[in-house]
Amino acid sequence: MATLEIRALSVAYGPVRSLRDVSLDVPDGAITAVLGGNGAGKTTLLRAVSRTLGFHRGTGTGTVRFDGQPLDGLRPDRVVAAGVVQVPEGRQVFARMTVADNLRAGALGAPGGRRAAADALARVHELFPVLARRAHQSAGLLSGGEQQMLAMGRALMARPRLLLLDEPSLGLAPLMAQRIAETVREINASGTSVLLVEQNASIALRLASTAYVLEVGEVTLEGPAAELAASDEVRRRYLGVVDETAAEDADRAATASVRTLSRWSA
Ligand SMILES: Nc1ncnc2c1ncn2[C@@H]1O[C@H](COP(=O)(O)OP(=O)(O)OP(=O)(O)O)[C@@H](O)[C@H]1O
Repeated sequence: MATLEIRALSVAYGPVRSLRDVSLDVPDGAITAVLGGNGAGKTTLLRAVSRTLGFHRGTGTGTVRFDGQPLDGLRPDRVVAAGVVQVPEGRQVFARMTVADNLRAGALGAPGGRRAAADALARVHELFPVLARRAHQSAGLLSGGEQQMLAMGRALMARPRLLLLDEPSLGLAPLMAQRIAETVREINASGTSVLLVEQNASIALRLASTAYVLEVGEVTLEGPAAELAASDEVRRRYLGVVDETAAEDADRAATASVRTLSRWSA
């Protein structure tokens, strides 16, 4: 069964139409990826799920269901309480607050009492030991990668059943991006479903079981991540792979026509 079901979702910011008729599933326990370039509508998709479009003057039509229950009409805090938590793009940690206070803020409004928050904190520290070591420092002093860890840790404090991740690898050095990817896999392995939007297709396709390609607000390709990773279109446009077979075919065709010509002229 799909944990998250998005059907016929269209979103506009005033006159700007950002999503058109998007349907997408996140199966229970899976990582689903959404690929797309700048402005494709990836962040808008996550805002529609977390019910935060209103903060950006966006309006939407269509349905979003989580575990069969419609999220439409819920306030963003009720969406968090239902188990759906977004990690925003660009980290957006509270820079002047300590790491510990950032994490505490993540537990506000989450189900369960103090005991649950203490368990969540222990889990976050286990996943990201640096957040325990730097608990009393201002979040603004952390490196970009550590801030991404904090943003993810803060989201995990609400003990989500579905994590919405907005470009977690953006602006990070490859090694750090890889570490973040491994942690996403670990979080998923302990039972949290993930909707991951990424420009970094190579990371996203390695993590996800299913992927969608979003272009100018519309889903143009979808399927098993392995199939998308093998598709010429995705390799050329999102993985930066030059299609060598096509180049070889063109070479062969050119050579063949030269051969034919030389036979004619002989
Ligand atoms: N608050 C807003 N007001 C007006 N237009 C917006 C707003 N937010 C996004 N848009 C527009 O909606 C479209 C989709 O933007 P969105 O941020 O969802 O794309 P994205 O795929 O996440 O891109 P990026 O990777 O650059 O963040 C773009 O054309 C963008 O300019």
